[in-house]
Amino acid sequence: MLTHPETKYQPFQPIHLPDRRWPSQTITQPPVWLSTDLRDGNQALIEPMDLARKLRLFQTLVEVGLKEIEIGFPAASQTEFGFIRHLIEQRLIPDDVTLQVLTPAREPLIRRTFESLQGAERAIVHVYNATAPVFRQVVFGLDQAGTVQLATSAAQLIKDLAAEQPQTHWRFEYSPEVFTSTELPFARDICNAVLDIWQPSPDRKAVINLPASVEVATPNVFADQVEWMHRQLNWRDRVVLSVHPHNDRGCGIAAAELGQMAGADRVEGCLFGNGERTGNVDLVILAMNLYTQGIHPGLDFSQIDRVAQVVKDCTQLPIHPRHPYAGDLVFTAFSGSHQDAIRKGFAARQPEDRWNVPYLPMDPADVGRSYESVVRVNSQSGKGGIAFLLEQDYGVVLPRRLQIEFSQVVQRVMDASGREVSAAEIWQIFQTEYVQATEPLAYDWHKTVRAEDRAQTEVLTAQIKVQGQPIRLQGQGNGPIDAFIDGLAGLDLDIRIRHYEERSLTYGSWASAIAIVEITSDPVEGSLHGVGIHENIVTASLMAVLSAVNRLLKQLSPEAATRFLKRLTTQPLTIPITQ
Ligand SMILES: CC(=O)SCCNC(=O)CCNC(=O)[C@H](O)C(C)(C)COP(=O)(O)OP(=O)(O)OC[C@H]1O[C@@H](n2cnc3c(N)ncnc32)[C@H](O)[C@@H]1OP(=O)(O)O
Ligand SMILES: CC(C)C(=O)C(=O)O
Ligand SMILES: [Mg+2]
Repeated sequence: MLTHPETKYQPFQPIHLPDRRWPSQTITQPPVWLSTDLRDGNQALIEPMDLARKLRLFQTLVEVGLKEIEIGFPAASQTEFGFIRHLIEQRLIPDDVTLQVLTPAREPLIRRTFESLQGAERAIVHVYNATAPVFRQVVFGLDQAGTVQLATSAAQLIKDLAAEQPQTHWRFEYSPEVFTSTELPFARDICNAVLDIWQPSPDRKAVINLPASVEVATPNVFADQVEWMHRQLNWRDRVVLSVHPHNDRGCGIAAAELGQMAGADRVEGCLFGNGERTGNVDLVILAMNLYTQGIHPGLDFSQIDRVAQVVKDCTQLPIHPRHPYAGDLVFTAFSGSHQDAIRKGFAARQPEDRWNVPYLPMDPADVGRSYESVVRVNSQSGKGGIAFLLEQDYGVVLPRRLQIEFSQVVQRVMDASGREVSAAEIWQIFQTEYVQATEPLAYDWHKTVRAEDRAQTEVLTAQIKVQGQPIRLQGQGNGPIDAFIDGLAGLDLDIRIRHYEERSLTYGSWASAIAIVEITSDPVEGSLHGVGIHENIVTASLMAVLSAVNRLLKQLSPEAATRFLKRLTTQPLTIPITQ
């Protein structure tokens, strides 16, 4: 048994390219996109797609805006062959879309491939053979010359067969498979040999595709390899230089992006990174990465969930909830400090501003997501997240000290259940804790009048219920709340209003007012809030005061609370009713 299994592996040797230019390049435009979902994606599935699933995915790729689509490997099976025939015979290929098909460098398979394409208006025939040393030695038993011979005879056959079907606008693509492990001079020579046969022209460019069939090194090494080919290839102005990264080391995206900086014009990949082993490079991430740099990718993912659903149905593979841009959780913050920053970011945002919301690299609305799941509350959350949900879903803006107080209430509920609480549950907790705090004191009715001879003074008469029993209060002050507090003086709790605010509240079919009071009182430390909701703002305020007092009484011992209530019920009216 090896004690150091890592000694089995050889490090990848760096590329000698001291004057490399790609590190100072910037991507300023989208590449030509090629979807190989229906070929490389399909060949990697436990159960390859049938005709119906292939058709559905093809239509989605067209809707997304892909103009070059590798639809299969026609020589592989009757299903593959039949799908291509179906697209051609049923005229399902839009005028601006070009089909691409893959064939190995084997004569019968190339012939079968051309058979499948009869009647196509446009097509790219993509031929490949492996060029890396281990493949030459172990898989094919060919030396370099033999490997070139395999590629060039296939290239010639393709050219000849294309000439027999001149009604089709043909283009050709060659892939030195496992380019990443191929000696660069050999990769260049075999590509040049194929190009010499094809003789590409400016209006019929050939595609030279550099596959990271297996990703073997860091993405900067791949960029060096691409730049080396970009600078060394013959026919460069008649070649579309393409990259085809796989994701074995998890660097497929980086490889594709650095590959473009290194000179690649085109990228082959699959939606959501489906494909052999760890997948092909993810076209959705690449496109959205451009989008968030202010570059339109030329692909439309404005309804990303719909596209994701089609891909999931067709491939029967899930998409991870943390998948960039598309995962269910990628626009969601659970943690308190993230939620706080997001809430402040939304509040500071003006409609004409560039997107600049903390922790959200893009506007979820741009991929068809709502803001509903941006903040979700669990035991990792803080006041900011709770306040955000109440603001967003119920239009209730809590003052800062109430946010702090209420978050402790919600935290207690979450600690007890250990699970996430929804906005609706938070609203229910808020109502239970504040709006429905109507015991032992409940509002019944009130009326106010101006005091005779004292223009600034209001006299308020109110009926409240104390543990269900109606009693009358009367008080005066410079407003109804002041007068109500005066009327509650019989409680002997020394209640003072520290803060008061009122807002209109429009939620669902309600059109009412919400009043929030913060009171202090000698028997308790700090302050306490109360909330009232009613269509009449004065009534809402008096309810808010009673809510706060009820919450205060709950903090006292039952004996003390009973003692204070008794004082209230035995107080006589202090000011006669004048009206
Ligand atoms: C990196 C990639 O994704 S490449 C694309 C791979 N995709 C697929 O293979 C999916 C479709 N493939 C198939 O359905 C089948 O493999 C077929 C129909 C193409 C061929 O099937 P078979 O004739 O049974 O051959 P098999 O699959 O075993 O292929 C291996 C043979 O092809 C040869 N071969 C493999 N690749 C190539 C190539 N690019 N060019 C020429 N020959 C090749 C191998 O050397 C081997 O030859 P040998 O039998 O003389 O040793
Ligand atoms: C056929 C080629 C392009 C391929 O899929 C690969 O090398 O990964
Ligand atoms: Mg591949």
